[in-house]
Amino acid sequence: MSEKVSNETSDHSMDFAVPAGSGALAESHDLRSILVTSVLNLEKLDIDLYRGTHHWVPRSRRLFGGQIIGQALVAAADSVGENVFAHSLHCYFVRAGDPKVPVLYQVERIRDGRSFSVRSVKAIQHGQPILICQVSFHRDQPSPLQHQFSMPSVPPPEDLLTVEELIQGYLSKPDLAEKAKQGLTKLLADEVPIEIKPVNPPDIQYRRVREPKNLFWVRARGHIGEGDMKLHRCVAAYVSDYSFLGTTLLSFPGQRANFVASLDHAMWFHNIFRADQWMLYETESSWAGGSRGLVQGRLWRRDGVLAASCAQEGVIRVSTVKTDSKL
Ligand SMILES: CC(C)(COP(=O)(O)OP(=O)(O)OC[C@H]1O[C@@H](n2cnc3c(N)ncnc32)[C@H](O)[C@@H]1OP(=O)(O)O)[C@@H](O)C(=O)NCCC(=O)NCCSC(=O)CCCC(=O)O
Repeated sequence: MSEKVSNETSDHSMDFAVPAGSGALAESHDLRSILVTSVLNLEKLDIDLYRGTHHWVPRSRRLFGGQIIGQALVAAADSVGENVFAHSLHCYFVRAGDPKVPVLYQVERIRDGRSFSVRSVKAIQHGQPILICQVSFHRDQPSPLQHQFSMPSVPPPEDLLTVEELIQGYLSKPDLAEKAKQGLTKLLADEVPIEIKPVNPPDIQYRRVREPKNLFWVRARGHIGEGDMKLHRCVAAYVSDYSFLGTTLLSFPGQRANFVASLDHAMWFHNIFRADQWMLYETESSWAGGSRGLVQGRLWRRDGVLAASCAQEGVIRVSTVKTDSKL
């Protein structure tokens, strides 16, 4: 596993579906990422059978989809050779994950070809699947055929505020409604193992209708290093589900999301990258209707190389809220 690289659904917690690690996580910034020491560090129970535990659980009290995908990818990647990397995965979330019990991951070796290997992973709780996931791996092959979109031009992460700083700024506003203060304080206490710097922070006081497009810098909290480049894809799988579906809601600031859950998730990995270094996540929702929304995303290395593409459909049930209050 080594290759070097140079380089809940409450109303508007979704537009701020961003981590706000305080306390222990913020202090452990320079230590090894909790994602690799805990969340993605599966216990091997038998051949192709693993057990994963939880770290951060969203307020919906169902397991975070990114955690399940990341763990499924760890399990699948353990069954392929050193220089074989995941190039795509396709998952369905078929049941809500229960945060009270661990998740079992059962890997089926579907085929090992000369260039490609395919694995099927079932995530199981209480004897039933919560996620079904197909992962395809590819041995690195050179090709003269190459192209990619260009990375959007945005300020570098050094020029932007972290979510914690943004929230502190909102909290210091004297006219902030009590309900908003409580919501933001809860967000600050969340221990999400990801750091985020929004390019266009949400205007929480005067929610404006925005295009269903978002841009933010993101990286795993803590150090991962170059030792295991496969692990960076698993971390990216975790990260890619965060604040993704919320893109759909940006155009509907007057709607309270009563029920939001991702139905499926797909990813394509294009180039090697470090998930503990800042990457730009560009997300957009091309469609919403029938209580569902579709989102597409691109993860860019900061040197402009397209690292991964993602797509997800989710169920989104909303109700209209009064917008005359401050939050
Ligand atoms: C998607 C579902 C819920 C589908 O199952 P289902 O039995 O068909 O469920 P359902 O009928 O849709 O009911 C679910 C819920 O929706 C309610 N409902 C149903 N129809 C309506 C309606 N017309 N109006 C208003 N409410 C309705 C039902 O009463 C259910 O509510 P309940 O759960 O009983 O409180 C299920 O397969 C499931 O739970 N899959 C797992 C989804 C998941 O856990 N995904 C990963 C986590 S979500 C995530 O990580 C996104 C992060 C967001 C972010 O940070 O950006």
